[in-house]
Amino acid sequence: MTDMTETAEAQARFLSAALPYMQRYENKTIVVKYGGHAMGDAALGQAFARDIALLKQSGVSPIVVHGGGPQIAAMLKKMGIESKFEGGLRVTDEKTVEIVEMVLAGSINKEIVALINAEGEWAIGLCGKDGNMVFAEKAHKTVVDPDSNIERVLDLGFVGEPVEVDRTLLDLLAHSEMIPVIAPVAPGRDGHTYNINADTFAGAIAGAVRATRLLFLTDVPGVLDKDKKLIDELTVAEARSLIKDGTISGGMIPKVETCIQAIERGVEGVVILNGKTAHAVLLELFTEHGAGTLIVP
Ligand SMILES: Nc1ncnc2c1ncn2[C@@H]1O[C@H](COP(=O)(O)OP(=O)(O)O)[C@@H](O)[C@H]1O
Ligand SMILES: CC(=O)N[C@@H](CCC(=O)OP(=O)(O)O)C(=O)O
Repeated sequence: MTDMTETAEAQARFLSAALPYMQRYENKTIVVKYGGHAMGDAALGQAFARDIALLKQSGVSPIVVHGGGPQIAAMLKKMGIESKFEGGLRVTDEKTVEIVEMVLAGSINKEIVALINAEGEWAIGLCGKDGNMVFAEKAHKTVVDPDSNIERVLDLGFVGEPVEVDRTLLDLLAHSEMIPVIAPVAPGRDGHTYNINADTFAGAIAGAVRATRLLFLTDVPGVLDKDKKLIDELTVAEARSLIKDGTISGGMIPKVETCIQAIERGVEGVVILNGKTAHAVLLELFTEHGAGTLIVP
């Protein structure tokens, strides 16, 4: 696709068509989860930052929650540590959590902040620790062994679930020039630092601020049906039955479950869309047909 902000003429055309949609989201909070896989490409990263800047300039309050799974894996490899996953979550020992925090709340967070700032906006990099925003508890996940059908409790080390979200800092920022960019790392009341799956973290943030939209940028166009065709819209009940009949599988299961949870916490609509398409965020919010799968109550 051509870059719609590339030329002044294309930009003006896009803005005039987008105006009614911009008004719909004025003063509303939109949480965007930016995954590690979507970050690899420099041009896509710049297009993403431009979209976030444009949301803020159109009166929306965007909040970015980012991941960084592949970047953590690369740093662990450099340090001679193997990445291990169970049930889709990184097994995180004491050494690993230090690196996770360094990569997520350090380099990746500041890279995204710098990209948005380069678009003329004021981004501020945070993690769950800042302003006592998020407190986590050790995650207690179980998996069912497909052969024996026996349920097994996983010990994932310092992997956390967000259990308390305080929106005070986010409310302050929503009324300021600042765009929060948040890494999914949070403290526990036990004094430890926890590594939280970025989708889960974004769902918790969106629920706490009662976001109008939560967007998940992933590597597929959205939720696909049995014939691999994009489903434009799904209710929570329809999404549940697609998980049950196996149409939704693998990594898409926890993602859709997070969407359902966010809706149950008061988010109006959650969208799963392709982060590998330039300007996916603008296409979703500011065009008639949107870009991915919208999940609604
Ligand atoms: N029905 C479905 N529609 C779309 N993707 C699906 C579906 N079922 C399983 N998937 C898989 O889910 C993946 C997205 O989940 P995941 O890899 O965890 O995303 P991310 O790394 O962006 O968080 C897709 O790449 C696809 O392989
Ligand atoms: C517990 C857990 O698995 N945490 C993730 C956090 C980053 C993440 O979720 O990044 P993506 O969105 O890019 O996958 C991890 O360590 O990889």
